[in-house]
Amino acid sequence: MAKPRAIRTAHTVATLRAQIQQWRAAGEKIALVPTMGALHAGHVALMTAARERAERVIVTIFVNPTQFAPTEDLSRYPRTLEADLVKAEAAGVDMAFVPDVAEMYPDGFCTTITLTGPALELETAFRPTHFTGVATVVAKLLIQALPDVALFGEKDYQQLQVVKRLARDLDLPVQIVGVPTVREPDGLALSSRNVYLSPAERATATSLHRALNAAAERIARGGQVETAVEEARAAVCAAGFQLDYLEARHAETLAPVDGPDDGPIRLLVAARIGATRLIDNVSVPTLT
Ligand SMILES: Nc1ncnc2c1ncn2[C@@H]1O[C@H](COP(=O)(O)OP(=O)(O)OP(=O)(O)O)[C@@H](O)[C@H]1O
Ligand SMILES: CC(C)(CO)[C@@H](O)C(=O)[O-]
Ligand code: BAL
Repeated sequence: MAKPRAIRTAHTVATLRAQIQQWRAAGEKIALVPTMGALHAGHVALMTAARERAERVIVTIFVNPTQFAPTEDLSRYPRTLEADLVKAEAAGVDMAFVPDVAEMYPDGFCTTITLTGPALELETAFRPTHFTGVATVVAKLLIQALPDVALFGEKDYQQLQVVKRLARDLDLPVQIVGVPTVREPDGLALSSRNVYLSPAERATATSLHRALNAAAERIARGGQVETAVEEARAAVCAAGFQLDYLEARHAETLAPVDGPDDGPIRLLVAARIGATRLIDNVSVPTLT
C-alpha cells in the first residue's frame, strides 16, 4: 500500500487558518513560499531557505488568473500538482495551500492593489496589469496565512521589490526574503516556462545570462553603463531573441541609473524567443 503523505493539503482559507492556529498555539514560526506550481529546483531553494527560518513551511500553489493578460499563457501554463506535492514533501514542506479560483476570487470580488514605485516600467511596460494581479494575490496570501517570513526568488527581481514595498506600505507583519536565482549549468535561470523551449531555443536561451554577465563585468571594471547595456542588447538580439527590455536600474527602487554613483545597480532583461518570454537579472558587483 502506498505510504500516506506527510505533507498536508489545504484547499480553503478556513482549513489553512485552522492548521496555522495549531502551530501558532505550539509557539512555532511559520514561513510561506508562494508559487504557481510546476515546481523545480528554484522553488526547492525557496523551500530550503524557508526551512532554515521557521519550524513550519507552507507552499502555496495557485496559478493566479489575474496576473495573466488575456493574450498570455494562462490556459497552457504547466499544472503538475501530484509531482509538486512529492517535491514539496521531499523539501520538508508541512502544508500545501492549493485554493481554486472561486476560493481566492469569490463572486463579487472587486478589490485590487494599485502600485507605483518599483512596479513602474520594465515588466509593466509589457504586462500592464501583471503586478496589480501579483500584488493583490500576494497580499491575500500574506493576510490569509500571516506568516513570520515569506520567500520570493530573485529570478523575478521586479516582483521581489514590488512585494517588499507592498509589505512595508501596508504594514503587513512579515519579513520578505529574496532567494538567489538557481540556474542550469549553462547559466539559464530555472523557470517553469523553460518547458516551452524547443531544443534550438533552449540552446539560444543561455545567451541572456551571458549578455547580462558581460555587461555587469564591464560596468564593474569602470565601463560606461549605457555602452555596456547597448552591447548586451545587441548580443541578445543577435542571438535570435526579440528584446522587450534590457536596462540598468537602481537595485532597490528600480529607478534608472547613469553609473555606480547612483547606488547599487541591477541589470534586468526580458526577451522573447519563439512563443516563449524569458526574464533574467544580475547584480553589478562593486569592486573594492
Ligand atoms: N530559478 C529560480 N531561482 C530562484 N527562485 C525562483 C526561480 N524560478 C522561480 N523562482 C521563484 O519561485 C517563486 C514562484 O515562481 P513561479 O511559480 O512563477 O515559477 P517560475 O519558474 O518563476 O515560473 P514562470 O515561468 O511563471 O516565471 C517566485 O518567487 C519565483 O521568483
Ligand atoms: C508570487 C506569485 C506566486 C503570485 O502569483 C507568482 O507571481 C510567482 O509565482 O512568482
Ligand atoms: N514568476 C512570475 C509569474 C508570471 O510570470 O506570471
